[in-house]
Amino acid sequence: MSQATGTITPDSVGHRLCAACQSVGACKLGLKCLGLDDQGAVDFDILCGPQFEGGRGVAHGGWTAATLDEMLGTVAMLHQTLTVTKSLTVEFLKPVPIGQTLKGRAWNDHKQGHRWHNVGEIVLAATGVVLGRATGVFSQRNPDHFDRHEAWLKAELERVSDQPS
Ligand SMILES: CCCCCCCC/C=C\CCCCCCCC(=O)SCCNC(=O)CCNC(=O)[C@H](O)C(C)(C)COP(=O)(O)OP(=O)(O)OC[C@H]1O[C@@H](n2cnc3c(N)ncnc32)[C@H](O)[C@@H]1OP(=O)(O)O
Repeated sequence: MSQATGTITPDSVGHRLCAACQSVGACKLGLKCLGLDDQGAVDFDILCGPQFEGGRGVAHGGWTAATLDEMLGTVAMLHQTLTVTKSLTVEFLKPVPIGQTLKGRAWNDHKQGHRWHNVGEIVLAATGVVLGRATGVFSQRNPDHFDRHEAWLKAELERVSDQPS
């Protein structure tokens, strides 16, 4: 059930920007996808900007989780497959510094039916120490996933509005 992942043209390494970043032309989280390496893992250059500062000088945990979600979610995409996150488990191993060059790597550990079990890590580029790690299950979807969502949402909201108040 391999399929295209949308209408947006992928960049030279096969990565697509999420809907919210297409108008800017760059990932607002600060990721740059470098593509697949010779082991089938996806590499990233990453920088956490000051807009994501949580504690003094360090990233908000939501940035770390979102960044790992993006990294793990890119794995199937670079294999021409649309997946969405079913679950994500994040380990916040060390504070992530703002404005320091980081590296990311994500890969598929195994597949179980239509579910991709992916893994990824964020490291401090200067030393290679691992700052954050995630495992996640990504469910393969048909291209009509977002159309189905719109139809489901419409029906769901109509169901409530039909009820007498
Ligand atoms: C942002 C998406 C990226 C898309 C790519 C676009 C272009 C490029 C962009 C960017 C590149 C970088 C890469 C992005 C990385 C980020 C990844 C994310 O953060 S994804 C967002 C967070 N995750 C969700 O929103 C999932 C929400 N949950 C679900 O949709 C389901 O729970 C799901 C698919 C995870 C279930 O997985 P199951 O493996 O159990 O699949 P089954 O058994 O087929 O589905 C179970 C039930 O889920 C519902 N469901 C599934 N799809 C649905 C839909 N489209 N609308 C409504 N309900 C749906 C239905 O009730 C369905 O049952 P019935 O198929 O009806 O029998």
